[in-house]
Amino acid sequence: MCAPCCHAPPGPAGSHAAARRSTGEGRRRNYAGRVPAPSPQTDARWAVLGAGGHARSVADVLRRSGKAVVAVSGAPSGPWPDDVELLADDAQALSYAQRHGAALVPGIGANHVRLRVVDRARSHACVPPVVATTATVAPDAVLGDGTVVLEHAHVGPQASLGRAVVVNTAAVVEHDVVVGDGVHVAPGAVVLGGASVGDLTLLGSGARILPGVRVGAGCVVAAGAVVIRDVPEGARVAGIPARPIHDRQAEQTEEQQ
Ligand SMILES: CC(=O)SCCNC(=O)CCNC(=O)[C@H](O)C(C)(C)COP(=O)(O)OP(=O)(O)OC[C@H]1O[C@@H](n2cnc3c(N)ncnc32)[C@H](O)[C@@H]1OP(=O)(O)O
Repeated sequence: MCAPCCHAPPGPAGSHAAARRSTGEGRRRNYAGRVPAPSPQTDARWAVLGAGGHARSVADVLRRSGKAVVAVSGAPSGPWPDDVELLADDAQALSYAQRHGAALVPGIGANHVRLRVVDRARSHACVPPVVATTATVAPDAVLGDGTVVLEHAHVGPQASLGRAVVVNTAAVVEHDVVVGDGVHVAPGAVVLGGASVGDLTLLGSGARILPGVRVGAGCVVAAGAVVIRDVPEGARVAGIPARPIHDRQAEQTEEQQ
């Protein structure tokens, strides 16, 4: 058992948001003991899954709260301090965490990869949520395994966030919002009261989701968009108010087939 969290084994993988909506149990199961208390963790050892730009931001969050980053995994996008062990891949990070009793935290930008890696890691080691010291999280908010709340972000009362979510720098997830697994709320994006965001969706930097609006799973909301009505699963929207945009890459692939 590792120092930073947790007593219970990880719960079954699946849609956190769906679990919460259907039973209300996801809230309690994910919350119990999982939000890191600041002091007991300061001596813990942490390995970051990933070694690129997002991993650096996550490592900064850990260091600023007094935690030791002992290892990162994957191809580094630049230099890491000498006392950080560079592990070849995520598999090595998982066995490193087991051997050294380190907690794991995802530092991977791509939503689907981050969620997959977190779900794999949960059966090997602790993957608790991480909250920056400058961020605020309401005591009754729920954060799933591997969710990271970065500097100056805010998560409001009764908000429920799934696994492997990123609430990036200065982003806001307001009260009663439900955020699925593997979602990225990019820097400065705001999800207003009672809205919901489906699994694996990217909310681009500075996007605004108005109160009660439902954004489906697998969506892309462009930077700066203002979403005033529900967005169906898999849609890409941009602008004020947000409207569907073309997915040129997907269209080109279809044309080539
Ligand atoms: C710490 C960090 O850095 S975290 C990083 C988080 N990342 C972000 O916030 C970036 C979010 N990404 C975006 O906003 C991108 O523009 C995307 C993903 C929405 C679209 O990117 P692409 O797939 O490359 O689309 P492309 O650039 O071809 O644009 C498609 C159409 O949408 C429009 N569009 C793209 N982005 C926007 C936007 N932010 N606002 C308004 N319109 C936009 C384009 O003008 C284009 O319109 P057209 O078909 O009329 O010419």
